[in-house]
Amino acid sequence: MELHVRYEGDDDPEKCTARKLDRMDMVTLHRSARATPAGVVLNPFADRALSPADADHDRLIALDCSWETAEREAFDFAGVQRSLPFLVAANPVNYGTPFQLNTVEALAGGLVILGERDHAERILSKFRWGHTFLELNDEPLERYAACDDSSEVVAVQEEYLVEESE
Ligand SMILES: C[S@@+](CC[C@H](N)C(=O)[O-])C[C@H]1O[C@@H](n2cnc3c(N)ncnc32)[C@H](O)[C@@H]1O
Repeated sequence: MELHVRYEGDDDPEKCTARKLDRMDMVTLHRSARATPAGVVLNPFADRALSPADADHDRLIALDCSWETAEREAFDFAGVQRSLPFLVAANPVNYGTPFQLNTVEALAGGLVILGERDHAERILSKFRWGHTFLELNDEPLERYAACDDSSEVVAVQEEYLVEESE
C-alpha cells in the first residue's frame, strides 16, 4: 500500500510525524489537495468506517494538519472517505485519547485493518512510543482486521464504546 499525506504545514514541524516519515521515504507529502492522488482518505468525519473490504485500493492518504484546523471541509479531496474505528492514541501529545490519532498512528491503524501489519510496524518503529500504539490497540485492531466490511467493524467498535462509557 502506498502512503500519501496531504501536508497542510500548520502544526509544530518539530513534532510532525508526517515530516519524519517523509524524511525516511516512508510517505509522499503533497502540498495541495489538487496534487494529492486519489485513494482511501482517512477522515475522522467520514460516515463509513475503514474495513478490510477497502484493501483493494492502492493508496492510503492522511491529512496532516493541526487538530484545530481539521474541519470537515479540510478533507474534501479525491478518493473514498473512511473514518477509523475506536482506537486510542499512544503518542505523548494525546496519550489515551480515543479517535484523535496523529498521522503515523492513523496510517498504521489503517494498514493493520487492511491486512498490512508488517508495514504498520515499520512506520511506527521510527517513533520511540510507536510500539505502544500497537500494544494499546492490539485486541481491537485484530478484531477489526478480521471483519468483512464496514458494518461489522462498527459493530465491534460498539463494544469498545460501551466499555468506555461504563
Ligand atoms: C489532524 S492530523 C494531526 C497530525 C499531527 N500533527 C502529527 O504530527 O502527526 C491527523 C490525521 O490522521 C488521520 N486521523 C486521525 N484520527 C483519525 C480517525 N479517527 N479517523 C480517520 N482518520 C484519522 C486524519 O487524516 C487526520 O487528519
